[in-house]
This record gives sequence, structure tokens and C-alpha cells, in this order.
Amino acid sequence: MNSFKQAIGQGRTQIGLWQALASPYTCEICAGAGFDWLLIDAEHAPNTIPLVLAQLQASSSYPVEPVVRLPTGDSVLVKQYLDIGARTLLIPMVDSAEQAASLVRATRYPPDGFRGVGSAIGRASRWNRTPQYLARAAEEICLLVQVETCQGMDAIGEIAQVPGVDGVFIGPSDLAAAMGHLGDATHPEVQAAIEHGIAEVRGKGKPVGMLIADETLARRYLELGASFVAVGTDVTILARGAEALAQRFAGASAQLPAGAKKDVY
Ligand SMILES: O=C(O)C(=O)C[C@H](O)[C@@H](O)CO
Repeated sequence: MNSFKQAIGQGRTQIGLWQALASPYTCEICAGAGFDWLLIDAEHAPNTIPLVLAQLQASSSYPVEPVVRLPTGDSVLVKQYLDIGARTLLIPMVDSAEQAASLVRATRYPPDGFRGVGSAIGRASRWNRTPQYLARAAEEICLLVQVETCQGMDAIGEIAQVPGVDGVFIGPSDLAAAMGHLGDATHPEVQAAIEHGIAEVRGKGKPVGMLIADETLARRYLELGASFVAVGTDVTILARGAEALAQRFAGASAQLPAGAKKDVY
């Protein structure tokens, strides 16, 4: 059973951590940290399908759901990532209900979709050791679509209503850029759009998710009804933690460049 899919479907909060170090070693460290889900990022992190496979394997014995973000909403990539055993997918840059519906079909075997059948050689079925894998695959798969453009936000209600879309993730960084506030996801116009998007998706009865490192904003979104919220990234924890330690022991040379902004994403 996909307990993450069940939890967000029941409105239960799931707290996550972004994985962008592209390392099975650090993924396993984070898998035991106590998060409900880990986002393995194949869009912005230097991840390949074999590396994502290694991270799925490294985290598989821990009580955490690996959510794999694909580089793009390509049906061939959907097939490949599902076949290596990713069962919760996040697809970026979804702008319309039609696009979302096509992605649903890409995750389904015929007659409900067009996912190619390779279960005999795929980890997803544990090489056909999983009883009834083909018949039950769809109920285990959790499809999350990412809305992060002005066009997508205009259609977010229709996107949320698409049968088979299990959740909508709002991307603050790309939405800010699309709205003309590149690098400033905390801009009031961006915040208003995010809060409107949360209300729209919740109004359709679907779960909504986010990545935000600012604790105040993260708690605000949870209060507004967001249920799957990532509250940090492995890269930022490492980068800022290493810088802070260096500054505690080094001289002025360890000073951050002027204007270094607080990470918000
Ligand atoms: O638009 C966003 O925000 C996201 O999709 C999250 C970012 O891509 C993530 O890489 C942090 O910057």
C-alpha cells in the first residue's frame, strides 16, 4: 500500500525533505531522519535513472516515501521511472488539464492508459515476484503534478479535478519567476497567488503540496490546508551548515559574499 498516497488523500500532513545531492549515501542518511517523504529530484539535481534507482534502493528499508521528480512530463520517462520502482511521481511544469490527463494515462496500463508493459524485467514488480502487479499497479501509483507558471495557475482548479491526479504541488521559485519576481518567492503577489492556488486545489478536494524552507511560511501553508510540504533540502542543510561552522572558526575570509539572501526557494 502507498501510505503516502493514502495519507494525503485523507488530508493527513506529510512533511518532506528535498534530495538534490544525487547520492544514495546521503539519501539513506536522510531516510532515517524522521521525514514522511523524500523528494528525489531528477529535474534540477545531477540525477540519472541509475542514480535514482540507487536512492530508491538506499531508502527502501526506511518508513519514508520516495517521491521522484521527473525532468519533464515525458511519457517515456514516466515508464522508465515507474519500471525502476518509483511509485510516487512529481511531474514539473504542468499547465493544463489536458496535459495532466495525458500524464495520468502514461501511468496506466491499457485499457486505461498507454504505459508499456515491462514488468518481467522491472524492479517495480520485483521482477514479477509481486503478485498481481499489473492488475494492482495503478492503485499503488501516486501522481503529483507541479503547477508553477501563470498559465498553470489559471488552470489549477481544472488540473486538480482531473481523475487520477492525486495531488497538486505549487512551485514557488518558478512561479515567482513566471510572475516577474525572479528569486523572490516571498513577494506579496507571489504569496497571494500561492494562497489562491492552495484554496483552489483544496476547493476541488485534492491535496496540495509545496517546498518552502521558511518555517513561518511552511506553517502558514499547512494552516491553509497544504498537506505535503517539503521544509528543506539536503544541499542547503550542507551548504549553510558548512559555512556556519567555518565562520565560527575562521576569520573574515569565511565571510559570505555581500547580499547573500536567506534561502526560501
Ligand atoms: O519552483 C519551485 O520552487 C520548485 O519547483 C522547487 C525548486 O525547483 C527546487 O529545486 C528548489 O529550488
